[in-house]
Amino acid sequence: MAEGFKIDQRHGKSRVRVARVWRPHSGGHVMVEWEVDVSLFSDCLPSYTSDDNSSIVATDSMKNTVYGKAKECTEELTLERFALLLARHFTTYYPQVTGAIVSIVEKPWERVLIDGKPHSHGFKLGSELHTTEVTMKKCGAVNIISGLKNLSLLKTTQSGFEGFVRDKYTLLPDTRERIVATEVTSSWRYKFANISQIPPAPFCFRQRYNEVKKVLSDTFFGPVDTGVYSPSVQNTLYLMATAVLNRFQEIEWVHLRMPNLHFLPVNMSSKENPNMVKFADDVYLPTSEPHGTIQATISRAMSKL
Ligand SMILES: O=c1[nH]c(=O)c2[nH]c(=O)[nH]c2[nH]1
Repeated sequence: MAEGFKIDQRHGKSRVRVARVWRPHSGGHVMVEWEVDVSLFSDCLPSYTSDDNSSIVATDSMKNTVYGKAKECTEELTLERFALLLARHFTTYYPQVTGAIVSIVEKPWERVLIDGKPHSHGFKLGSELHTTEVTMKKCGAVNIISGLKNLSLLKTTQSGFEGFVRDKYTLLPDTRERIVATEVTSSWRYKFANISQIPPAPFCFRQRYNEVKKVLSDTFFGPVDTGVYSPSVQNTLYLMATAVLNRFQEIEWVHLRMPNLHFLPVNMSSKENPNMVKFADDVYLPTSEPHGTIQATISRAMSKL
């Protein structure tokens, strides 16, 4: 590299917002809203070291490509497949582009039900976000990570925390009865390492996303009547992630980040009224900060041959 320096670089367009509506002749409209980030690894070093921009793919063109490709997608597709399609385009269309990272966040528009019947063209906003990050090299090597954000879960019982380190700074009492609440952020890697390995339909990334979300929340809650006791957020996180890995062989690892959103017992008293509010697992002060943050990536252990 010139002048004894080394440079690692990529450039792209962030937060490209696009909505796509499909209007099939039979049945209701289908719509998605995506926020797309594109970042390209490309051979354009002269643009950093001189005034030569001749090999730069303009980020404006990247943005336009998102809209152009959305238009070309005449059939409904998932955000993972749209990210793959964009990454494939950028890495094959431009000789100087050696790799691409395409990240997409989908806004949770859900079809409205009126008196139990799905509306043909009405949508309302849900809460969890479906995410993906596709990294692709020119040779077709891929890394497909999908995920979710904003999955808020809470249990009013069947949670405790005891037996932890006690020292001169410890005030927290042991408990076997508390509220546990969290807002799960998760990502998971699919094992497909090359575009040639990505299964065609009926494999559906959206269906897998919904199934992973269900396994995560079912494991958090346990059976409907009895629930399942959580001795710590750490243990619950581990059981959630391993349930996903046990169920879906094409998932290599699962990352979970789970804030512990504390619900503090309320006790209030005065000299005149010593028992104004005496906590009996009933009145809590919900808090958002500070909060615990428990996170881990769980992957399959290499088998010992
Ligand atoms: O489930 C928990 N894990 C912790 O690490 C922790 N730390 C804490 O203060 N409360 C909790 N709860």
